[in-house]
Amino acid sequence: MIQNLLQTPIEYLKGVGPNRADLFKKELNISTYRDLINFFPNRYIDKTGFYKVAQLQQNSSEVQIVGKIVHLKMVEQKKGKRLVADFVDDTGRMELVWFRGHKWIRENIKLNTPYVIFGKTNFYSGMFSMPHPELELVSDYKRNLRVAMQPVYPSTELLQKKGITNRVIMKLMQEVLQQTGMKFSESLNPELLEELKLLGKAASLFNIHFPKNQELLAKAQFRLKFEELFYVQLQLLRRNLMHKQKIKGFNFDKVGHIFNDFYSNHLPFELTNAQKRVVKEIRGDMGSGAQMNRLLQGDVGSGKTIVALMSMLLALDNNFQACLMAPTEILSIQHYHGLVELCVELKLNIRLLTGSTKTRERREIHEQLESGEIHILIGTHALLEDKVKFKNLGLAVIDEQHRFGVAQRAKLWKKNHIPPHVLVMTATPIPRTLAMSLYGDLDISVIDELPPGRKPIKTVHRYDSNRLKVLAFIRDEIQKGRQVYIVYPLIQESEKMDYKDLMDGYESIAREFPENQISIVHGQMKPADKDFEMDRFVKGETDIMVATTVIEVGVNVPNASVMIIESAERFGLSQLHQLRGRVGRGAEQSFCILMTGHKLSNDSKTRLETMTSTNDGFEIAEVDLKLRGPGDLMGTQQSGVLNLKIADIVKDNAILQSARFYANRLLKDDPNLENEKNSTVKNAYSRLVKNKTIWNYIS
Ligand SMILES: Nc1ncnc2c1ncn2[C@@H]1O[C@H](COP(=O)(O)OP(=O)(O)OP(=O)(O)O)[C@@H](O)[C@H]1O
Repeated sequence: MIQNLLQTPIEYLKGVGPNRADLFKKELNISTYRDLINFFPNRYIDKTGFYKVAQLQQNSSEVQIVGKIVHLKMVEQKKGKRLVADFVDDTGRMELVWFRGHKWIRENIKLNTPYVIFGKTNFYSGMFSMPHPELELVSDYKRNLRVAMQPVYPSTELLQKKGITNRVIMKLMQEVLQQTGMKFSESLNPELLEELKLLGKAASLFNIHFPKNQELLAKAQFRLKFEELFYVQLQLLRRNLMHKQKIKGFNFDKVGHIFNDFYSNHLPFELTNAQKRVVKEIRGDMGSGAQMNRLLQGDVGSGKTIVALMSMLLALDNNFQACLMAPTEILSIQHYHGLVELCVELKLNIRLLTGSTKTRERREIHEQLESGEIHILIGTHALLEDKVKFKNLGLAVIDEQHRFGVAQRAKLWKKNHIPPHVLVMTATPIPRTLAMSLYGDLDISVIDELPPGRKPIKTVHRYDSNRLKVLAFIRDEIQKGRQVYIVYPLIQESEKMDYKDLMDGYESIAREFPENQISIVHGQMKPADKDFEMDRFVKGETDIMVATTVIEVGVNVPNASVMIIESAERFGLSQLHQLRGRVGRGAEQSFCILMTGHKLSNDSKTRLETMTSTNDGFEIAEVDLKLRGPGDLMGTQQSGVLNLKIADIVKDNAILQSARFYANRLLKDDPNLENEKNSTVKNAYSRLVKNKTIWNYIS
């Protein structure tokens, strides 16, 4: 019954009609009764008490007062006309002021009749006034359905203009709640409600709109946030579970001689405990019989490459091929050289395939891949081309997943009759909470430890006015034999200006350092030229690298020890951290200098302070998330998962953890939701899956 009622178009709700229904649809995406009930206030006004005029204070917020209007007059000033009413109660006098709508007020206001007024007060020339108060005759006030805490709904300018005020929405909400008789089905298991002492569904929905008091409001909010996060988690966890049940993977049950030989004889350093743990997790996955889909998070320089290599060796031990895909040519080449060097003694056939691989070589690679002669293929998107066919691809490692979409990941899968194991590596740490919500379908490994002996990078903030000292510092470092990066922002909207800044910067550096070799790399250069310049810097032929953010990810030049970031206030936190990660990769003390002008916004200041106070990528990611909100973080935009209506991933972290815990517990006990005692959750869950939105599950 109520199901049908909830699907009723709101056009049929008393007080709506086709025109308003259109507006609701366009402005708020509300089409049905259900949508309206799911439209939650974003704040509440506490109307539980009344003020007297004599009690008003200069910083009172919104207040409610009972009194009478004794006089109305128009006041004309240069700025325009305003209508002013003298309003009195038994303790004093104040003014009510209207700058618009004079005619209506004049015609409708009743003098010397008790009114309840509500609004914000101002204090000016010794007198309190209230602009555009809400007015209601005391007689009406008593008759109307009263709400102690008045909901305030998010609105738009157009809605306001068309007279759909907050009061109108409140009325409609009361109407729709009345019509449904508040007979909403419970959507969490009774056991869980009892265990967590959660407010029931119907009571929560009522109190989220019309809270009886603060306590009930808090309970309603908690319950609805919990529920929202619970179902997001349930969906992610279940998807993951089903994936494991359904998608068979190659079983790499052998740890063979290639892996063992490398581990015992050719590891260039001892693995950190974090690296060991992660290798073990990956081994476990690849030997489980299900396809691995794992995200490997590790801060810049934490040593992900060796983990990737060892995973690939496991594939080879089991007679499979492996590939590693990187987002840019420079990075692919770097990975290629790095891996070839690590595997020198292993006699493996490792090849590189990028957009600039010559046709002849390309053809040879294609052939050797199909015949199985190539063990490991490294490259860019070129790996995704249809012509690239493996004999038996067992593991695909993808570096820097932000640059590759899910669709591209899927393309790699299709290169086999059974999808290969997939290991996605990212150096952009994502706060755990967010990762949990975003990548519920991926398992997550974290390398949370840097290799020993690293000296933390010293980071300072310097104003442009101190440039001379900074230049002197650069000179000193170069004299010690180190190399220096100088990075300029490049933001699309002002590409031309940025380009000019970069070129000006290059010229002034060239003037300052006439004896030194300088490389320059930016996005408008041809890839071949870029690689040439980059290569000169990598080989140590140039001392200074002037660049835009193209060098952001992955470039490894251990001898570079100074990173200067120009206009640092224009970079986001994760970008600053990535850039800084380009230094501190060798044994020398490294430095990062953030250059800015004197004018800085509060957010910029926070970013700079964060950078100078910590080197920990996860800590930085948390601050970034707080500053920007999850919607803005790279890669999260497309993710419907974050379309949360009431919960907030950052603020409601604790509720998220708890929701995940209970969702996990439920699935462990009853993975297919077959158990009778979970029928409530099952119902809600199937509606959620069918309708693809979390909030369709009220019924
Ligand atoms: N356990 C270890 N002990 C000593 N050095 C290590 C260890 N693991 C890695 N390294 C070295 O640390 C440096 C960084 O490693 P790697 O390039 O794999 O980092 P990464 O995690 O890929 O970082 P980024 O994302 O910044 O490229 C390399 O020079 C590597 O040889």
